[in-house]
Amino acid sequence: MTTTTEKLQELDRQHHFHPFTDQGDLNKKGTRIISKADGVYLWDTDGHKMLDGMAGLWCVAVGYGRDELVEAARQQMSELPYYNSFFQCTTPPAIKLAEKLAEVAPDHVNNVFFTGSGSESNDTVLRLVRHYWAVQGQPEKSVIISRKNAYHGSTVAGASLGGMGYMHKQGGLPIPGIEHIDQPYWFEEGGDLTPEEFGLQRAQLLEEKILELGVEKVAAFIGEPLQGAGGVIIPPSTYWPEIQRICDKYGILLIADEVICGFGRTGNWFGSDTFGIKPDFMPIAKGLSSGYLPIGGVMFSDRVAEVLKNEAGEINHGYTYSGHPAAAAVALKNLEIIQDEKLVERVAEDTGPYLQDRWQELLDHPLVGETRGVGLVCALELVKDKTTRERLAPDGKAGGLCRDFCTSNGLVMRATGDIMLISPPLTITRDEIDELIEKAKKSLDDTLKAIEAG
Ligand SMILES: Cc1ncc(COP(=O)(O)O)c(CNc2cccc(C(=O)O)c2)c1O
Repeated sequence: MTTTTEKLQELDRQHHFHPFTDQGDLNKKGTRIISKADGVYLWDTDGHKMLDGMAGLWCVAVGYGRDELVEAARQQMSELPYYNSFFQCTTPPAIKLAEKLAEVAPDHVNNVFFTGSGSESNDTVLRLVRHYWAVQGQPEKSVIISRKNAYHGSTVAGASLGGMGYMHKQGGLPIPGIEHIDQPYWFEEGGDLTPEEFGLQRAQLLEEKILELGVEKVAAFIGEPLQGAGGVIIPPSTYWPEIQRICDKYGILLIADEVICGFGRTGNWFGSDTFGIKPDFMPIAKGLSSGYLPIGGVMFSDRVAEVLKNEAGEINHGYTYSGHPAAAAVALKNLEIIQDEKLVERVAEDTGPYLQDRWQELLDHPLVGETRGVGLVCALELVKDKTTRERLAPDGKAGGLCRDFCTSNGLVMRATGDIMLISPPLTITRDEIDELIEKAKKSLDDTLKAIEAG
C-alpha cells in the first residue's frame, strides 16, 4: 500500500525543483517532507520528530507554533492583504515596522528600504551604494570589495557579492565591479599565526586592495559580522576594528550583512553591536519575521539617507512586495515578541553562554578539531588530526555522514564541508540545549564508528 509520504514524494519528484540540490540524485532518494512544527521541534510525514538545531534556515527566531504571528497575519490579511508602497502610497504595518526597526537598530541607523528576501536586500545595497556615489559626482566610485567564501544571496548581484566559486561558475559570475579578498578563517588558513596576528593580516588585505584599485574606484566593503553559510567563520578579535579603521581612513562605505546575525542571534540586536562595527548599510531578512512570511530590507545610516533624500532625486528601484503589509505585520509582531520576552537579553545572559559552555564539551570528541560560537550560533570542525588540523578524506564526507546521523537521531544540524553548524530558535531552553548536545554527541560517535568501519 502506497503511503502518504510515498505519494507526496512521487509528486515532488515529478514537478518540484529544489534549491541548491542535485535534482537527479534527490529523485533517487526521495525527499523528507516536513509537515508540522512546534516550539523547537519539527515532524515529517512519517512522524519522525527532530529538534530543529537550524531554526529552519537560521531564521525561526521565536520558534514554531506562535499563534500571535498567525493572528497578526490573519488580521492584516482580512483588513488589507496587499497594497504597494509605490505611487506615494504606503500602509500602516510598513510604517510601524520601519519605526520599530529604527528603535532597535544602532543609533545612527534610522532608515529602511523593504525587500522580499536577503538576496533582494543585497541587490538593493549594490544599486543604492553605486547611486550614492554617482549623485555626488563620483560615478566611477562603484567597486564593492567582498570576501571569498562569503554568502550574500543567490540573485545575480547577491551571488556576485558572495565569494562562493561554485556559485560563480553557474551563470558567468561575478558581475563586473566586485572584488573578493581572502577571508578571516583562522582554523583553515591561519597556519602558524596566532588568531590575533591572522585577523590583522586578513583585514589589511582590504587596504591593499583599495590601494591596488585606487580609492577613487572603491565604493564599499561588504561583510557578514560572522560568515554564516560559509561555516560560522568568527573573525579574530583584531579583524573588525581594523576593517572599520580602513573604511573610515579611506571614506568607503561599510555594509554589514545582518541577514543571519540580526535580531538577537549573537546576543545583541545586531552582529554589528557584537563585533563593534559602525555600518552604513545593514541588509536584513530571516529573523526579521522568524520566517513566518518572507520579508527583508536594507537599513542604512542617516549620513546615507541625507544624500539619498536630498541629492538623489527619484530612486528608480523597488519591488512589488516592498513593505508587503501582511509580511510587515508579522515582522512587527515578531520583533515585539523578541522585545517582550527579552530574547536578546536571554541569549546574551542565559541560553547563549549555556549553549557555548555545553558546545565546548564536544571538543573532547576524537573527531572534533575546534568548537566555536557566539550567542546561539555554533560550529565545530571535523578533523582527522586534532593537533595538525589535518582534514578527513574525501572532503565533506564526514560532514554528510554526521548530518545524516543527526537527522536519524532526531536533530537537525547543518553540514558545510566538514564543518557542523547550529543556529537554533532563540526560544530554546536549557533542557532543549541539553537534548541538542546529547544528540550531537551520539551522532559524532555514530560518525566515528562509520568512518572506522570504512
Ligand atoms: C548573510 C546572508 N545574506 C543574504 C542571504 C540571502 O537571503 P535569501 O536566501 O533570503 O535570499 C543569506 C541567506 N542564507 C542562506 C540561505 C539559504 C541557505 C543557507 C545555508 O546555510 O544553507 C543560508 C545570508 O546568510
